[in-house]
Amino acid sequence: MGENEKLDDEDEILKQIFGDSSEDECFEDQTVMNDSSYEVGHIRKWEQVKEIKGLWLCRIFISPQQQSSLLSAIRNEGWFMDASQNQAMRFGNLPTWAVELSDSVYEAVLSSNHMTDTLTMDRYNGDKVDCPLPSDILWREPLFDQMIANVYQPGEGICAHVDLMRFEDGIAIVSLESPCVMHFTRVYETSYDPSIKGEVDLLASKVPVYLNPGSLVILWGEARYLWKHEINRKPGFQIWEGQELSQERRTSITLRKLCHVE
Ligand SMILES: O=C(O)CCC(=O)C(=O)O
Ligand SMILES: [Fe+2]
Repeated sequence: MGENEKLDDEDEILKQIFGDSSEDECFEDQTVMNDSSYEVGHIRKWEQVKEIKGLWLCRIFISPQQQSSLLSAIRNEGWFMDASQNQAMRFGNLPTWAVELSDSVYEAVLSSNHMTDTLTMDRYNGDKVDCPLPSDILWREPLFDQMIANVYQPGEGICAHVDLMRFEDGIAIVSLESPCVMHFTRVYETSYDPSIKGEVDLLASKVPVYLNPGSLVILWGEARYLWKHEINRKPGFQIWEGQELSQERRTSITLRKLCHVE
């Protein structure tokens, strides 16, 4: 990455903190929020993606200030000095900022309106009901012990996949910088139909989910195991509300828990 590009990024972060009339639309969800909206104990607004069980979104998860300090913390790790580096993984002891992020995920889930119902229901019949994260996952120790930071340049994304089975259920993804559309498709979406000598789509639906900077998405249950997720940032694929999103650099932080090996 060139020095000029870095300076541009710094300008971008400053604009996001202090505002710039031409950039206001990037944070339109957040301009109505005040700082207390992000504080511990504040009830978070969660959206459930209705087509996919276990897919939950907290759009207003971290403030623009927190986003820029997270980006600085990532930059200070020195993982992405070289332009060829676009991914860093940590296992076990996570950096302090990632532990804090994990704590914020915990707080945000706990503070959701849905949790009260879940706790009662969990006690009632042990069933997993609709909530951002079921209590058996939320209360495990630690909640997350593995982290991946991904940096995507414009046009770069991630192919459709289900996260590896070596990770437990309950995956959190925090988005920074450029917004993007993540698409979800069912794992078993095609089957061979001899009458037409080819594969037919059974449930070919692709569910687009808009990930704004500062958002948190949680995948558990069906969303984690029965749906693939992908981000295709090639021209023509990042369409949201009829508009092609402009492609900037995007950074994401994924938090997971490794399966315990006996
Ligand atoms: O970058 C993202 O938002 C998703 C990353 C992801 O799906 C993964 O690392 O498994
Ligand atoms: Fe993934």
